[in-house]
Amino acid sequence: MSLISVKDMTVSRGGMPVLEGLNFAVSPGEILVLRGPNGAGKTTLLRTLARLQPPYAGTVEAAPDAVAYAAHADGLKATLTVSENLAFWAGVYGGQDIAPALRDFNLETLRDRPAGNLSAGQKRRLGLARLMVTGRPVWVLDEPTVSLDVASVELFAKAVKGHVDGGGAAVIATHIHLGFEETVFDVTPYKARHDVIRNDFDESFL
Ligand SMILES: Nc1ncnc2c1ncn2[C@@H]1O[C@H](COP(=O)(O)OP(=O)(O)OP(=O)(O)O)[C@@H](O)[C@H]1O
Repeated sequence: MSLISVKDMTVSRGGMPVLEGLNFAVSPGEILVLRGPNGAGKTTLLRTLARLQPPYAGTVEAAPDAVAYAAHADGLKATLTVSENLAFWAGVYGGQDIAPALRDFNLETLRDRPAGNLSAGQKRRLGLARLMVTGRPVWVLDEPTVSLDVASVELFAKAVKGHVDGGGAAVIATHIHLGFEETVFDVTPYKARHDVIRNDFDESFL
């Protein structure tokens, strides 16, 4: 039984199909890594999986509230401390313990620091720690390692591994190798034909 699956799905940006003919499922314990060049449509696909936008065609199936999404923006409250931010999100998602998230993302010594005063990498660690307090099974992550140093990338990889070993799953767009066992899904061949037609269009006829 998969945690999230897509069938014959087309995803769009600004009303224009970007990727089409998508069929895949992600099961408990699985990490799906999206690859593809800049602009290929990875963010668009992730946003659709997270239900921030509807599919252009086809379906995405997941249990209600299955997905926790972490995008480029970390979504932190600048005036709240690190632990207050985590407690806030824990409250929103149903009261998970924040201690494991503080520990696993090396945030214990920063717990009383306002989030606005953190470095870029520290903010990113906090943004990712937030995933742990959601209690949601499917982590959908867009370039999660941006701003992270080598040690923090390792912390992150360990947290993802712990999450999927506990029966969760993850879909991650990343250009770097994270060092865990993963299923790689290259979106390049799924580029919507619509775009090809547009790119071939001879503008001299305009
Ligand atoms: N608001 C918009 N309206 C129309 N097209 C858009 C809009 N925003 C982005 N696009 C286009 O949609 C396509 C897919 O973008 P997307 O951000 O999903 O790619 P990506 O694979 O995540 O790229 P990257 O690796 O650079 O993050 C790109 O060609 C982009 O230029």
